[in-house]
Amino acid sequence: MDFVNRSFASVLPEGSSPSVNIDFSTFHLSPSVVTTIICGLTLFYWWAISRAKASRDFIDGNYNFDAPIIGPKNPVLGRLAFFRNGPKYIAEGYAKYKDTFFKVSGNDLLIVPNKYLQELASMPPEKLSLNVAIVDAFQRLHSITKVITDHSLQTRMLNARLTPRLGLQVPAVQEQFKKYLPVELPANSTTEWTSVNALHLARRMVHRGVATQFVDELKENEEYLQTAINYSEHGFKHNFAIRVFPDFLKPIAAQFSPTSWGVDAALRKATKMLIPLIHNRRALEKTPDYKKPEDFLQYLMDGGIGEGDSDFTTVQRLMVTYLGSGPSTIIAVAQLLFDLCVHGEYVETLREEIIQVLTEHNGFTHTALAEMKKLDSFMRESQRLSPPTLLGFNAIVREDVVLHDGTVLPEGCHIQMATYAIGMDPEKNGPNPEVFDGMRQYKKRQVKGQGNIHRFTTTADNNLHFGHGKIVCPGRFFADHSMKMITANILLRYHLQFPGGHKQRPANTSMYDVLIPDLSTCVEFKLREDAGRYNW
Ligand code: HEM
Repeated sequence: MDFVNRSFASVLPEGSSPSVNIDFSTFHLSPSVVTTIICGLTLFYWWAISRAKASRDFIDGNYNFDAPIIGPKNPVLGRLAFFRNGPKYIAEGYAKYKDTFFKVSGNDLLIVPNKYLQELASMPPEKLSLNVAIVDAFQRLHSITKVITDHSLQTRMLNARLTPRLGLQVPAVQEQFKKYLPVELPANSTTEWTSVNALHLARRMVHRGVATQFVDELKENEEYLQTAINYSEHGFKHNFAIRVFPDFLKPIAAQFSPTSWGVDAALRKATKMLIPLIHNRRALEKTPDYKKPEDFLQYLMDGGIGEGDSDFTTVQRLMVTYLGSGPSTIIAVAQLLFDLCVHGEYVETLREEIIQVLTEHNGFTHTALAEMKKLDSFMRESQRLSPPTLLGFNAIVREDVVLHDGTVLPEGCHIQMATYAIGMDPEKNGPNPEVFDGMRQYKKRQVKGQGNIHRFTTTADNNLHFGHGKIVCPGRFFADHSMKMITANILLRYHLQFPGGHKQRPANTSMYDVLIPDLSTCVEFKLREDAGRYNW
């Protein structure tokens, strides 16, 4: 027991001694205490499991569909192996079975061939649901999953209110970017390089843009920015942390995971900041000449009236949307910065286009962003080669689905498609798919009649990184705006390179099918001599 006392002592100030000395060698538990502890743990376990089952669909349909499993077949070993080597198993499955079905992560995921895309993409959520898959991914984290249902208000408001009005937001977002880019990217010298962590820069800029469009009053509030970052990053990690556990342990693991405490704490903090603000807006609505803010919070407040939403539910809906808008866009911006460093030969071409378009449109506008076709193509190539996930088109089959050739996907199947492998398949994306061709899509858009397809936001059977049809990201136009504005502002004002000018892209790490860019990679920036010339 010596080491117990030593470890107590090690946290005390030097020279002091522990005031309580516990002699563990004489520490005995009576049989009645042991029985009480076992009963307590059993009751707690029963409560945790039944609580979860009462509120979630149980997903086990893949066991009823016969397809080869790539990797270990045992559920726990399969999941662990997929956690460590996801890219390897997906590549192997696609190489062997791209036109049929295969499973990865034991029986967890059924990978469906691309030939069924169109019929699956048009199915209603009552048959094939993205939301049930998302709820499953956040395993029993009710502060997140409570407001995620098919036809969720937040998704409808993204589609119906925020996306059509994205153009209205552009000047306000640009004002923030112009003001804060020099703060987040303090490279003031035209001769010396300044090194900045790429992911940190991406995180700060993405969240500034999101906050401007989500809650006007808090767009410059540092505490709010940090709360939104904490919420989305704990939520993102929670998904990974819980996935590896055997199903029967997930409810307990989820209750005790620091990631779920992090989400709950951030939600409590956001609630404190947002509820008074919502009350204030409602009071102002009663005054004459009040003009409601054009932001996502307002859309959720207005839409929530018909849903009978409480103010707290409105806050939950707002915060849950950060899970979509935060991590994937941050990762995409970091990957873009890396690609600009590796493929520096595109920088001047992209910059020329940006300057030409902004000159024509007198600054940043919705149309100007749509006209940045070379940047659009570069972004899509960056996403094709470094997507956030190697799988997509994530959905749960809610009632038996009979496919055109008679194949039946049983109720409860969890399906995905091998989106990265599809993007890298020469049959789908043309020759040399492994080569980064920043103008690949731009060239395709020059073909008569194809000017409006092959865009970053256009999903197709060879471009599934935002999903497709009804299984699709409603925030992709928002992401398109954010990414173009951040990149354009950086290219207008700074030179960039990897430290020392090397051209080696840092290797991504993977967890399951998720690709994470190297968190520590820095990019060096230097102020351009002509940075002051363009005042948009
Ligand atoms: C580059 C950035 C982004 C990527 C790669 C991305 C990707 C995706 C994907 C793949 C899905 C699910 C569809 C599937 O599994 O195939 C999805 C869903 C979703 N995304 Fe995004 N997304 C991005 C940015 C955003 C932004 C900026 C927002 C919000 C402003 C957003 C909001 C959502 C929401 C709410 C869902 C769930 C849709 C539903 O409930 O029906 N995403 N996203």
